[in-house]
Amino acid sequence: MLQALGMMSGTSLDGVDAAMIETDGIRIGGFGRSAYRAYSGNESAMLHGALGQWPGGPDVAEAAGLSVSAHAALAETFPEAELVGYHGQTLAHDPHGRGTHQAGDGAALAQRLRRPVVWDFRSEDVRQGGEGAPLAPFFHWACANWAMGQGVLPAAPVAFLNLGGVGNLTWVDPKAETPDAPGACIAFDTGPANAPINDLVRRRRGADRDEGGALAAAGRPDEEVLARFLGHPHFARPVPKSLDRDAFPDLPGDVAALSDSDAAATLTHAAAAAVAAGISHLPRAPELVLVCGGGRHNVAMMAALEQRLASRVAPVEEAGLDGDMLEAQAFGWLAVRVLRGLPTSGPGTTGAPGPVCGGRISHPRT
Ligand SMILES: Nc1ncnc2c1ncn2[C@@H]1O[C@H](COP(=O)(O)OP(=O)(O)OP(=O)(O)O)[C@@H](O)[C@H]1O
Ligand SMILES: CC(=O)N[C@H]1[C@@H]2OC[C@@H](O2)[C@@H](O)[C@@H]1O[C@H](C)C(=O)O
Repeated sequence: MLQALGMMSGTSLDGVDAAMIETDGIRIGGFGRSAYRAYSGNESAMLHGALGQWPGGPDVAEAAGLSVSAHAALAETFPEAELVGYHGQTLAHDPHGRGTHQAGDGAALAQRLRRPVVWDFRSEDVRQGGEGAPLAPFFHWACANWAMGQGVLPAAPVAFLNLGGVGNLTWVDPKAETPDAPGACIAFDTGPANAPINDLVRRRRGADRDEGGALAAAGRPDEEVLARFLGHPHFARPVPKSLDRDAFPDLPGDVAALSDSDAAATLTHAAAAAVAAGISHLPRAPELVLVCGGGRHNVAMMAALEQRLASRVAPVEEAGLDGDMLEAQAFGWLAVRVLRGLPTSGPGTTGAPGPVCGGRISHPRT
């Protein structure tokens, strides 16, 4: 087993999560320390300004430099890490067009940290015809398998729902021998989750987020807007499928005429309705949906999910896991898989034609 540090800064652009995990890239030996470094207002605004840009774009070098220094500062507080998994900052994602773009040079990070860094996790999957996302699903298999071993989850299929800026869901059979076994994992991006809510409260109230979902809880979702939202072609597509952060550009305009609280309620219900629409494509609805990511702190979001899903909904802590650090842990676990040459995605999770061994390994130069 290796002591790996996984680091993730997602589509919410709020900061970097870092978490230690002990693993052989298959089983989880144990979870370790974790830490968070928030982006300052200026840093977050800089990253927002670079969204949608491809390598060579006007703000990309600055965004990449910021990503490397923020991750290096955080990783330096984990001297126990033998290996680092570095996701980088997604600026653009168009897997069947221009590709996928995570800003940040893992080789530069390896040099700064004097430790091996695994990075560029998504390109190879896209090169082989996959969606390049989501990549946490194989780790969800490991988590379900771990929780089953701890006796906190039954040996039955379960779903993991990550509610970050964008949402993604994995249906997983914890009894499968490996995550890439046929039928072990089925995954997809559900739709927008927190990103449009954050953008709304930033625009209208100058706040970072709808704290606890209080604003949404005071409003009523607009069913007409929701019906139009669900008419987006993403919801008719079969799974697996992935999304760019700004794949729903009409949504802000669609809620523009609503009051602050009704707009927040509508966007919150849109996130939940998107999950329900995605689940309808699964061969079998999960009995239990375990929620991780920042969205599970939003009470109105959790209530909307309970209302719209037939499954029981619970925070992932019910299975003994840390919902704020799951994605960071995923990239530590995936880094060890890359090192061992094990697949990181496959037909059920990204739609790639076969198992894909993604990721690049950079060693510090001597
Ligand atoms: N207490 C809270 N109340 C309401 N919303 C919250 C709360 N805590 C976190 N969030 C929401 O969760 C978001 C952060 O979630 P998370 O860290 O899972 O996203 P991410 O990793 O950036 O995104 P992704 O998973 O799409 O890559 C915040 O931007 C906010 O919208
Ligand atoms: C291209 C990209 O960075 N996608 C992110 C984003 O944020 C959530 C969702 O969209 C998911 O597809 C993915 O992140 C997680 C970590 C994943 O790959 O599993």
